[in-house]
Amino acid sequence: MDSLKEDQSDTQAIDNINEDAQNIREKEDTEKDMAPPVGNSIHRSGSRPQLDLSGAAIQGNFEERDPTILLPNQSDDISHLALDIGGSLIKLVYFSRHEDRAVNDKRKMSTKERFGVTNGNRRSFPILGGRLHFVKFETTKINECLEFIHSKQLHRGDNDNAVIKATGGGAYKFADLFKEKLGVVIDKEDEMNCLVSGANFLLKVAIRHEAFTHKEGHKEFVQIDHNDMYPYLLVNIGSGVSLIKVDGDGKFQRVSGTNVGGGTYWGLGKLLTKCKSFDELLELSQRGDNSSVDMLVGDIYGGLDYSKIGLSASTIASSFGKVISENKEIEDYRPEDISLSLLRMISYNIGQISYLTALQLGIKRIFFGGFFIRGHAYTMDTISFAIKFWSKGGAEAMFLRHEGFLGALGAFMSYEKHGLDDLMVHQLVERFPMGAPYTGGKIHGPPLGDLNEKISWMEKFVRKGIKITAPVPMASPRTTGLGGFEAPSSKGDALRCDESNLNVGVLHLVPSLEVFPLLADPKTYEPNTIDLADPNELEYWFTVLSEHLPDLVDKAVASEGGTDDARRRGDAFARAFSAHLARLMEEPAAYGKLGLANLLELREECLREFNFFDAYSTIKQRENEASLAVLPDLLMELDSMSEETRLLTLIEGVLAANIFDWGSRACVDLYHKGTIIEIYRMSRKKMQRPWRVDDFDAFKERMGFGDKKPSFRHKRALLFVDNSGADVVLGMLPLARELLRRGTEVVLVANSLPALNDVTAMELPEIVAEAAKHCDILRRAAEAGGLLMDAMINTQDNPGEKLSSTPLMVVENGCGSPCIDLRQVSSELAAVAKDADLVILEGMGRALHTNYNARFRCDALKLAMVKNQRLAEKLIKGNIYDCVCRYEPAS
Ligand SMILES: Nc1ncnc2c1ncn2[C@@H]1O[C@H](COP(=O)(O)OP(=O)(O)O)[C@@H](O)[C@H]1O
Ligand SMILES: CC(C)(COP(=O)(O)O)[C@@H](O)C(=O)NCCC(=O)O
Ligand SMILES: [Mn+2]
Repeated sequence: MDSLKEDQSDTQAIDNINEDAQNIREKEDTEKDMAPPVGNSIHRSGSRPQLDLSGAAIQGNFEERDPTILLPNQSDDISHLALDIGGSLIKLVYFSRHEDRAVNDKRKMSTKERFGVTNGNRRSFPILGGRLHFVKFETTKINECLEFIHSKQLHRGDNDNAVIKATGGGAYKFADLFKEKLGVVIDKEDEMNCLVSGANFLLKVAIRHEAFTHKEGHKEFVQIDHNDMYPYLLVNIGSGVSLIKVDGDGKFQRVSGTNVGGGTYWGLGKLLTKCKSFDELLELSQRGDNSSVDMLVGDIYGGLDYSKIGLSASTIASSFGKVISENKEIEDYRPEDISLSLLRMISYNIGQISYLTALQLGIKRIFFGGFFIRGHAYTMDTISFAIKFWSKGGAEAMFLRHEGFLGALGAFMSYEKHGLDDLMVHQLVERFPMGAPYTGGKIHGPPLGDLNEKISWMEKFVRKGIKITAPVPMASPRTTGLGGFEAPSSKGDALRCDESNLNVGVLHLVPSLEVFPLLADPKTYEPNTIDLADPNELEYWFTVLSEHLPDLVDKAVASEGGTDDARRRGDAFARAFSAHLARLMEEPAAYGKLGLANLLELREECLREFNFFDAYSTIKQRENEASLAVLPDLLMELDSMSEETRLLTLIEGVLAANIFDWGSRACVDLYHKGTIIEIYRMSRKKMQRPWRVDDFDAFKERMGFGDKKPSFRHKRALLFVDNSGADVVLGMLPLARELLRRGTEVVLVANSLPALNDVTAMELPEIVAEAAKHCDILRRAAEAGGLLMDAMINTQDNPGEKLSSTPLMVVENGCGSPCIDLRQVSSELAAVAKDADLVILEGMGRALHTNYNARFRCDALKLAMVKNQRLAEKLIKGNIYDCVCRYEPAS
């Protein structure tokens, strides 16, 4: 290790600290004593290990566009690292584990014991959940890469076995260097093999959306049919280009290649333009006009089209051909024009070769990878155009979001023991952490995880008047004629930082997430009812979320005592979330296909990133207390009714109480007009059937009150609860009680993490316990379900003793959003769902924004009050405060 330290003077890795960086760090030193932020304690998005920022250094000048940050002392709990050392770039994929935190959760023991939720038949590899990171370095700067690996202790795996999987030529070339500097042995993996297994993994596992087409500036995600994926042609454009025919897992053949690739563009570009970096060269091309160097058809035909063979005057006849006839030196040409012409020439050529190869092999699907592409719109459009043009629309180019990491991912997959190949799509959750990248900085490693570092950077840039925008890929080019391109029109004048242009987030692995087993057809399931592909829709929801931001920040800051620290974090959160919104407004597909549910989840994630764990905690508590106080009266009133009238009153009650939603602007305005109980009464009074969507009669009949009166009761009902306060206490709990009274087991399904004023699974047992004080049915059921502490102790003392009453239970749903994607639920929920024959989804987020169109294998009831005018118009052709009671029998 010492040998590595000695190298630092060569690489200037740590020493070259500029003034601004020092200022930031000095500021932070004075703030070190601040109380540690509350961490998240439940899995999925919680438990982020903190980065060790001691010795963090910014290389280069702060005023530079891309200051580099090194985090030399970070040592995460790392399991695996794999490398792809190419001719131009070194790609790293590494996995950092979440700690398996013991959660003091009252529910856990009882439900786990009851349903035997264990690791089950899952392979017992030690994946505890964690994150996959993607990082790259220039191959010429291999010392920086070694330094990074060392500083984060990435080479120290689980068992201290000093072997790293690596692919690419550098695995051979640099094996001795790795041994010497890090003491590790490189285990070499075949490059083509890795490319293919990386591509297959991404296409099969598809994180949100991996593959997309890119035509005339427009990106569209492609749904890959896993049963109809092969054969495909994989074109990897690295320094050189490989064309591989892929027929299946491990079944492939390198069918062609070309030496005119990414290295050619960068090499020739460097020679001809004197650019210092690849990004600079790419950026230059955005302002270029290729007609000053390219010979166009019009140049040959005196400004005319060659219409007989379908070539317009603007079509390029010969790349760089114009130079021949002009008596000029290299200095007489604009570097911008040279870069654009080169880029177009190479991209188009690769597109054409790919098409010809696909034609020869009879392949229709062509995927492009490699870092030459770099998420650059013009490059992708040129390749797409060439393929579409020559195939006369018969073939299509597709691109991959993890473009350059295919080989590294493949090498990572080749570790046998981690069992990653077993991972399914729902176990990977993609997150877009906010950090220095948003201020234009280039980070070697994951975005800064340390809160103070993040906030300081934001503040610094704001003080300097530098606009913080989440990075946006290149603007779309305009195409003309047949095979010809005009210069790309550029929206921004700078290529944003690397990490973002790759459109790759950190992948969170949560092996405990599963597909909800009661979904009728998980393959066609689409959680987002509203697809934000419609620009009007997008603009509307962006405005709604932006306008809600100041109020949300106030609540978040207040939830943490309104301290200066909280205010500072609140401001940074607002800036960061706005930057995300701005980024998505420009490029809605930047993080994968965008739906409203993703946006609402992003907001919660962003709050957590700035350590706001529960922004609405005070409000939730207040509303719980007020509602619990009137619960006994409500239960008495209900008990005086006939069973049939009671069922209707209960459903009315659920709908009425769903008005307490702090995520709805209209509702929040309402809350100023009265107390909780006044608003609840008003809402109940207004409940009039028929509701806008009203399947109550069908539901009632199913419950045994129809003419036919079949004697039927559900065995187990899953009640997906929504908001705290009246919503759960006066709405869902009385409904649960009714089901229990009928002998139906009830599972209350609540969020794992807070979102808006939603009640969480952690909070529910206490609420149920309070309610049970006033109600025997609830008390006995809660005891039977192991929700009440005393009863749980009894059960443990006498494990053989059977409790007779119908149990009431609580399980966490595995998410921390106001919506729910039923492809990613907790294993606990998946286990209890297996015996359930009724699902009740409540609230706008879970029953409308997501799952309004979801079909289930059991009976399903969707209950919500629509608290947004636009949604009411669009979804149910109604008005704000209209209600939905949608009942669908098992399909
Ligand atoms: N920051 C960068 N530095 C150098 N080349 C880059 C950079 N970003 C993108 N590229 C392009 O990516 C190519 C390398 O792609 P990559 O897939 O990593 O291949 P290889 O494995 O051959 O290094 C380079 O030749 C260049 O065209
Ligand atoms: C975030 C929500 C889905 C939560 O609704 P809930 O599920 O609690 O009924 C909802 O508040 C919402 O869609 N709000 C949109 C913003 C607005 O209308 O102001
Ligand atoms: Mn809610």
